Amino acid sequence: MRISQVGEFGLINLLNKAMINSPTGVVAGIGDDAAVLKVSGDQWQLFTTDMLVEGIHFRLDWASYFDVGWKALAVNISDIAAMGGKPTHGVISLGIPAETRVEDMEELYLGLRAVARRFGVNLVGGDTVKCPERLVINVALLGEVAAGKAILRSGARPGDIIYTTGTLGTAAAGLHILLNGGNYPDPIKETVLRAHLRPEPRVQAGTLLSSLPGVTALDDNSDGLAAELREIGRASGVGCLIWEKALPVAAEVQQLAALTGADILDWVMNGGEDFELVFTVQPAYRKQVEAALTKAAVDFAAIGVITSAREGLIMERVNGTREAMGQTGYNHFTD
Ligand SMILES: Nc1ncnc2c1ncn2[C@@H]1O[C@H](COP(=O)(O)OP(=O)(O)O)[C@@H](O)[C@H]1O
Ligand SMILES: Cc1ncc(C[n+]2csc(CCOP(=O)(O)OP(=O)(O)O)c2C)c(N)n1
Ligand SMILES: [Mg+2]
Repeated sequence: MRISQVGEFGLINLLNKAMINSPTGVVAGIGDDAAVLKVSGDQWQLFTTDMLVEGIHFRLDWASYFDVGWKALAVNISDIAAMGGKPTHGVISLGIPAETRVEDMEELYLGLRAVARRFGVNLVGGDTVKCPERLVINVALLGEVAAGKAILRSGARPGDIIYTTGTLGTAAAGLHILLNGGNYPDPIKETVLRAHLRPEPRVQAGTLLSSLPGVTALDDNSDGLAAELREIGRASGVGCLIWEKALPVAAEVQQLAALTGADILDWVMNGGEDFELVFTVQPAYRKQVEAALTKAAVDFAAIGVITSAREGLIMERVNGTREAMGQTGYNHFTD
């Protein structure tokens, strides 16, 4: 069988067998944004890794080495934020084509250090190997969260309200410009390219959510809203109803879509790499959570409601009709 027949997530499911040999230390293993491990009575450790591959996650003709370093650490920090945790220590592994310039690798480390400084992460090791043709960068990152306070993908229940931080589809709009070229007003280019090249992990929002009551599930949006809702749906055994008219889209993204004729909904649902947090809240705590987010100046929007698993993923369109959500986000091997 070829990997393209099972896709990224089918492959992970097939490989996920007999992985845990000392279960007492593992609160949550494969299946969430980061593993949750018991290290002491009052702190849990979070552990995650994500890899960037030249040609798949970035192109060096449109991203600087600084951008690549920035993104490599930022996407990992986002997975820690998506558990409600704070990032602590990272290791960096590089696969480098032999002809790469030393100065370029130094620039990549300026990008890594800039994100590390911003989020108080220590870079404590790594590995360096030769890699034919393409630059590969992998980060493994530890984080911490108070015991019992990690927010998994599995806690959503019917009736919970679905939220996202920030706006959606911005990074995909940036990728659209990079892939297709074209001349657009500077404010549009700046917003969408920054979202694609220099994502900002939502650590402040994640740690705040983990301190609040009634937050039942949390995920970061790396593969597109449809994919993340599918993951929450599968982990929690629920379905989702999303209100199209409530989806937050930046004005610059709306302008770009109008200029290019691109489908905003496709960017939002399937584009990915927004690294916003998608989360669910019990209705009884809705006011309290919204007030806390507003007080902390975290921008958010209520975008739908959790339903039962048999209803699946449904979108209520602006015209009031309801449709099953079609594509389900980014998948290595099938995209
Ligand atoms: N090769 C692998 N072996 C074991 N676990 C994996 C592998 N690839 C991914 N996973 C796990 O599968 C889950 C889904 O992965 P992924 O979609 O990459 O998560 P994320 O979007 O949070 O980075 C995660 O819990 C991850 O740790
Ligand atoms: C050159 C290039 N082409 C396409 C993309 C779009 N893209 C690549 S990977 C990806 C999804 C996120 O990456 P993944 O490795 O699945 O991250 P994870 O979900 O593990 O955090 C997207 C939208 C890109 N960033 N760069
Ligand atoms: Mg991953």
